[in-house]
Formats: sequence, structure tokens, C-alpha cells
Amino acid sequence: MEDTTSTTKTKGPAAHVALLATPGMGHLIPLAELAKRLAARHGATATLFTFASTASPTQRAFLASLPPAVDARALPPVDLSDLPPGTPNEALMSEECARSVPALAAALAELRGRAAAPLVAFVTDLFGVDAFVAARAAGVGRRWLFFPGSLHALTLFLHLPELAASIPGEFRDLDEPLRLPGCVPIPGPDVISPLQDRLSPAYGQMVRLAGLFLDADAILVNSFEAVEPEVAMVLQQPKLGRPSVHPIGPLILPADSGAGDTAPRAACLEWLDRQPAKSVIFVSFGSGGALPAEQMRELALGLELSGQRFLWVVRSPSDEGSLSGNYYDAESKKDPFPYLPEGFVERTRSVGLVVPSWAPQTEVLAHGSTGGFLTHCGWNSTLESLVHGVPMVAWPLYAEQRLNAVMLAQGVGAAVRLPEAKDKEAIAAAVREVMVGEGKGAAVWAKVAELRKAAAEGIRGGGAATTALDKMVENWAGEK
Ligand SMILES: O=c1ccn([C@@H]2O[C@H](COP(=O)(O)OP(=O)(O)O[C@H]3O[C@H](CO)[C@@H](O)[C@H](O)[C@H]3O)[C@@H](O)[C@H]2O)c(=O)[nH]1
Repeated sequence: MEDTTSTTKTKGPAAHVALLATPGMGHLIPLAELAKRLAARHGATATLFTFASTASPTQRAFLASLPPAVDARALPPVDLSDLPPGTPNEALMSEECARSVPALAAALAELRGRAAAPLVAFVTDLFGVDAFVAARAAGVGRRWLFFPGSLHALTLFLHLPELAASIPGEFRDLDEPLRLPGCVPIPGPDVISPLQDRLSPAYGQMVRLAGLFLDADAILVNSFEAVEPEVAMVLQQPKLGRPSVHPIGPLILPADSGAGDTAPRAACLEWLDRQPAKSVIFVSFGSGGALPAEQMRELALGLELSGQRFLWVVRSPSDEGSLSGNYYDAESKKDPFPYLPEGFVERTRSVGLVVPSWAPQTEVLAHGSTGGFLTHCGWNSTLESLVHGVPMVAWPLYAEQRLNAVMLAQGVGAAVRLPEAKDKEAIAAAVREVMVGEGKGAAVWAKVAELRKAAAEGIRGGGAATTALDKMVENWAGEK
């Protein structure tokens, strides 16, 4: 997609922006893209703070690929050893951020004194909102929340304090779907996973973080109007007592960035080069998703049964020592190949490629041979699919992915959602719908083509997303 936003727009004194990315590539990639856009279009320089505790080789390669205007700095490690084993990912992330506030406040104060340009804004994602205190202490004038998910998910967070107080039991036991302003009705079991158990430390943390959203001066959201039009309209209306909301997406890693290069990169793209146009379904579950062994087996057999070509990023099973979606246990991942059904790789060699752990996803989705994406519906994966016009099969795992699947399948119609019982027949049928156009497939193709166009229009110079960000930074120039 042509990116016309990289032309520098702002003239005059430059500005410096500090950003804090919480663990996980799903948080780091879009925040880094925001920093890159502020540099390319608005002449800003940026310091991108990260946490060293969860830095993987992929993250290090990604950070090394950033342009000189974006300086990546790891915060000093904090001790989390007092947290009990099994503490959920969300609780670990927010706790790590809260404990890093003093170090961040000192780093921001130093930046204010040292940076060649005035430090005009501090930006963090949803797990980093404790850090607004640090930005305030350092006298940074603007504190922005960058919400890396959908407007639907944001709406849920904005209503969370009142929902937590008014719903007596668990979300999953609700008789009726949740009806939030502008949103597709959300069945209780599809409300985000850390909120499904009131006794979990993640639940309390999420409710607490949602309250802290109100400390932001503004909320920038990585979404765009065409994909969730009603809720975009609701949230863009000013509302007393909550920060203004600005859809500035889709912000995705460009396919030609070269970031996140790993050994299988060239091999899987070269393999794609040899496949017919739109013939391959890409199968991947985000930066940390993994399936239980039984589901991994059904997926293999389902892909085989579908008769379609596939490229599968496979990870060792989530019930074999590695916790799906947990960024703090990356070292425990094992070789995934022994968990595939016997003879699977050999039988499918002429139509499929299985790569362990990681693939250059945006390049795969941009490739002409890719015709579908079986995804966990992480929001970055969703946006990357839409930007490249790739229809989706939705297999949500955790976090807000079930909510995204509801919105994509029942709402906008850009995906076919797998049923709860994911046996090989159901998987094969959904893959065929999206790849061959059976069932709802053709309607999904048409919707995705429409959204691709809308996404491209939004990020053009003068497009809605570009204009929204331009407005946010228009009075930077000349600030001290
Ligand atoms: O083999 C891989 C796997 C992932 N990626 C990239 O990693 C990112 C993954 O992001 P996403 O699809 O959002 O998934 P998660 O990593 O699971 O992201 C977390 O953060 C997202 C944003 O808040 C949420 O929507 C998700 O539910 C949450 O799990 C994307 O840019 C992918 O292109 C690759 O490049 N190669």
C-alpha cells in the first residue's frame, strides 16, 4: 500500500516524544510505527522505552531496525520474584510497569534536560498507564494513551469500572450479550479473557488500569472508521469526563521494513514465490499464541483435509510447558515438530510449509500467493490482514481476541469464525469457505476488498487517520 504520510508536514522547531511499550511484539510494533510516523511526517525525534525482561531475539532484531530518529532504550529490570508462579501475563505486565515508574520518571526528567528538542508528549499502551504519573512528575505536557486494539475493546475498557460494579457474577455466565454503545452485541464468554475470573489478579488489574485511562489527555486508537463505523461515531463525540478518542489506524509494520528478520524468512517467502496466486492460507497465532496438543493435531488434519495450500507458523503446544500468550516464559518453548501428527509433514510436503515459531507476517500477507489467514484475531494481525486484503478464518485464543472475532464475523463480516468444537471437519470447512469462496466466503472477500480500500484512503495525506494525527500535533511547534 502506498504510504503518502511519510512526507514531512510540520516545519519549525522539532519536538521530542517519549513512548513506553509494554511487553509483547503486539504492543511494541504499533507503538514503534507511531514513533516512526511522528518522525517521518512531523519531524519529531523519539525515545522508545521497553522492558528488558521480555526482550526476545525477535524484539532485539526489530529494535535494531528502527530509524535513527527513534532511539530504543530498555528500562532497568525490576524484581517481580515476589509474584506467585502462574501470575497471569496481564498482571505481570502492569505490575512491571508500575514498579518501573521511578526509573521512568528519572529517565524522562533527564530527557527533558538533555534532548535537543522539547519533550512534548509521553505515550504508552493500555498496560503502561501507571506511567502517566512519571510523565506528570517529569512535567511532560501531553500524556496520551495509545490503545493498540479495536474501538470495541476500548469501549469495553471505558465501561469496565461500571460493569465490574454492576454485574454480580462472571461475564461468561451472562444470560444476555453485553450491549455497549455502538458495539456489536458481545456474548458473555466473548468478553476479554482476563475478565472471566473475578478472583484472578488479572481481573483487578484490568479494572484498575481501565480507571487510569481517564488520566490520559487523549486516546489514540489503532483502528479506522470503516471497520467499526457505529462505535467510531459514538467515541468521536466529545464526552465530559473522558479523554477525547482519535482513530489513527491502521498503523502496521510495512511489508518491506525488513524488521523481525529470522532464519526462515527467505525460505518461506521463496516457497510462497513458487505457489499460484491467492492459493495459500497463512496460519499463525500472533507473537505468543499456541494451541493445546489436541487442537494442534486437529488443525494439522483439518488443513490436510481442506485440500488447500498452507503456510503454518507452528509452536509447541500450550499444555506442554509453554503458556499461550505469556511473554515471560519464552525460554520454555520446545521444538514443535514432534507434536504434529505422524507423517503430516511428509504427506503435505507438496502443498504445505510448516515453519517453527516466527515468520515475517506482513511480508507473507502482502505476498500475491497468500489468499487467506487463519488467525487468533490479535488486533495487529487483523489490521495487517485488512490492509493487504486477506480474508480471515477466526480462531481466537485469549486477551480480547474473542471480542475481535465477534466483531469481525458477526459485525463487519470480514472473517468466518470457527465453531467452539474445532474438529478437523469444521476447520477444513472454514478454510474452504475463505479460500474457495464456499458458504459465506464470497461475501467475506467482498467486504475485505472494501476495507482494504478504506484503510488505504485513511492513511493517505488528507485521509481520516492522517488528519487525526496531524491535529494532535498541530500546536507542538515552538513549545518548550
Ligand atoms: O510469526 C509471527 C508472529 C507475529 N508477528 C507479528 O507480531 C504481531 C502480533 O500482534 P497481534 O496480532 O496483535 O497478536 P499478539 O502478539 O497476540 O498481540 C497482543 O496485543 C494485541 C494488541 O493489543 C492484542 O490485540 C492481542 O490480543 C494480544 O495478544 C503482528 O504485528 C505480526 O505481524 C510476526 O511478524 N510473525
